[in-house]
Amino acid sequence: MTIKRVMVIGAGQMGAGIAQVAAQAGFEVLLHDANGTALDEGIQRIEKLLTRAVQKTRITDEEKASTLNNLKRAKKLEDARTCDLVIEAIVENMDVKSKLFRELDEITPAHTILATNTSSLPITEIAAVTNRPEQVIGMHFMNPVPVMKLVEVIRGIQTNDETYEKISQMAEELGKTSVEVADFPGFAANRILMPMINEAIYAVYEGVASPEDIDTVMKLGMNHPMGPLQLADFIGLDTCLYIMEVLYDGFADSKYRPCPLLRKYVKAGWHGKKSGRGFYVYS
Ligand SMILES: CC(=O)CC(=O)SCCNC(=O)CCNC(=O)[C@H](O)C(C)(C)COP(=O)(O)OP(=O)(O)OC[C@H]1O[C@@H](n2cnc3c(N)ncnc32)[C@H](O)[C@@H]1OP(=O)(O)O
Ligand SMILES: NC(=O)C1=CN([C@@H]2O[C@H](COP(=O)(O)OP(=O)(O)OC[C@H]3O[C@@H](n4cnc5c(N)ncnc54)[C@H](OP(=O)(O)O)[C@@H]3O)[C@@H](O)[C@H]2O)C=CC1
Repeated sequence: MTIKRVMVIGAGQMGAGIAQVAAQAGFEVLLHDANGTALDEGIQRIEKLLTRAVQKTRITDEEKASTLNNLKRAKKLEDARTCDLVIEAIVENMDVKSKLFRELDEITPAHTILATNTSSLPITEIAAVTNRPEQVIGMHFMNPVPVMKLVEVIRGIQTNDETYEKISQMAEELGKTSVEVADFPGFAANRILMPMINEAIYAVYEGVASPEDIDTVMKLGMNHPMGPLQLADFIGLDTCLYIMEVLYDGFADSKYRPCPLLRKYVKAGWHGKKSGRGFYVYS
């Protein structure tokens, strides 16, 4: 069966972005979040980005209208029963994701593919809580989703070829380039990116330089569009810590130990841009 109707779960920065690009590409999209306010805010963010795209003549008024027409709020998770694909983009926590996948396995029809946007958690383990592990797959978008061209497609040990083909084809239909990645902690993107961010946090912790100066080093010295600390704030420090913990546990190698300063900031509720404070303060 071809994929026509998609539920995206989690209307945070990633889920809203995924819903937007899928609706823009012509898929019927249901956006769900357990938190009604987060759902409203996610839809408002999409409307704002589409309005800006019209102002910049990137899209027409008609394209904006048809995108919004393709996008619906789903108040209940049970609405997933009408979908061919579910893309999960909730908190990076195995217990919470496993519970959701168990529920989705009950709710959705047999043909539905269950994809996760997890940054680092094992796809094989998420798939194992369902009765359809061959139809569970990682579809890892990059932030901000409407801008970044990459999707890592991660096969769990039991993911079948048909599921892989459908998801990599869908990534192309969303205007992305997909890369097949094996199911190892952090996959490829975060295995490489997160230790750099963690090292930048160690550099602050050890007094090597200020956050601003470390970011300047990487922006002007290495031509990165954002410095690592600005990027950590943008990703979310809670998400960065979850990913480092997955790498540390998954490889049992001390080189992945999360910096104590990262732990301290997350404990303080300094989750970066989305919470108003991280390495920088946001008004
Ligand atoms: C953690 C994981 O699991 C994996 C990850 O995602 S890791 C994170 C990967 N992402 C990155 O590394 C991002 C690095 N940063 C960048 O590439 C750039 O700074 C950026 C694209 C975010 C912003 O680019 P910029 O040139 O500094 O700013 P700006 O000119 O305002 O934006 C460029 C375009 O991006 C769009 N944009 C910026 N932020 C956006 C957002 N949060 N959502 C949607 N669109 C956004 C802007 O609207 C603008 O589009 P137009 O050209 O159509 O106007
Ligand atoms: N941030 C990034 O740069 C990237 C993140 N990812 C991954 O994407 C996922 C989401 O990250 P991100 O968008 O940043 O996170 P956010 O915190 O921005 O959004 C997550 C949303 O999911 C909601 N939520 C939490 N639990 C549930 C649930 N059980 N059912 C429905 N909704 C729920 C949250 O509500 P509430 O706030 O009430 O908890 C929140 O609105 C994570 O797995 C992350 O690792 C992947 C690529 C990049």
